[in-house]
Amino acid sequence: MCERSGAKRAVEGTHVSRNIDLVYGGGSIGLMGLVSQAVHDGGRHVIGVIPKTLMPRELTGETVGEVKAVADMHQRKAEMAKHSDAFIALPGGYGTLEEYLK
Ligand SMILES: C/C(=C\CNc1ncnc2c1ncn2[C@@H]1O[C@H](COP(=O)(O)O)[C@@H](O)[C@H]1O)CO
Repeated sequence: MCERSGAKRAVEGTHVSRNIDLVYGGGSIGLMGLVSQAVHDGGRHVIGVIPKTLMPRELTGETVGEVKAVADMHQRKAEMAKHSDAFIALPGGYGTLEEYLK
């Protein structure tokens, strides 16, 4: 199973089957886009929190759910924490690691 279909199955098995909503980084590309689409398609509420500077790079086409544009990464993390009960990190690079450790 590839990383993308594995991540999609994982969120379907957690968020959708257990009625858990999603708060995420707001992008529509890569794993962020795949996961948010899968949770949204499964009928759960999706909130994406994205800094305005990242919007041109990480948002393409139609967005899913509620999009909250924030000023910077500090505000993104604070806003995500405000709306969340728990965090999971999917495979990524240094950006993912930095955000997870915060
Ligand atoms: C804002 C600009 C450059 C700075 N780029 C980023 N700054 C902070 N966070 C970023 C940037 N690009 C992507 N991200 C976030 O990191 C996560 C993914 O990183 P990974 O290394 O691929 O794991 C994800 O949350 C991104 O939103 C110039 O415009």
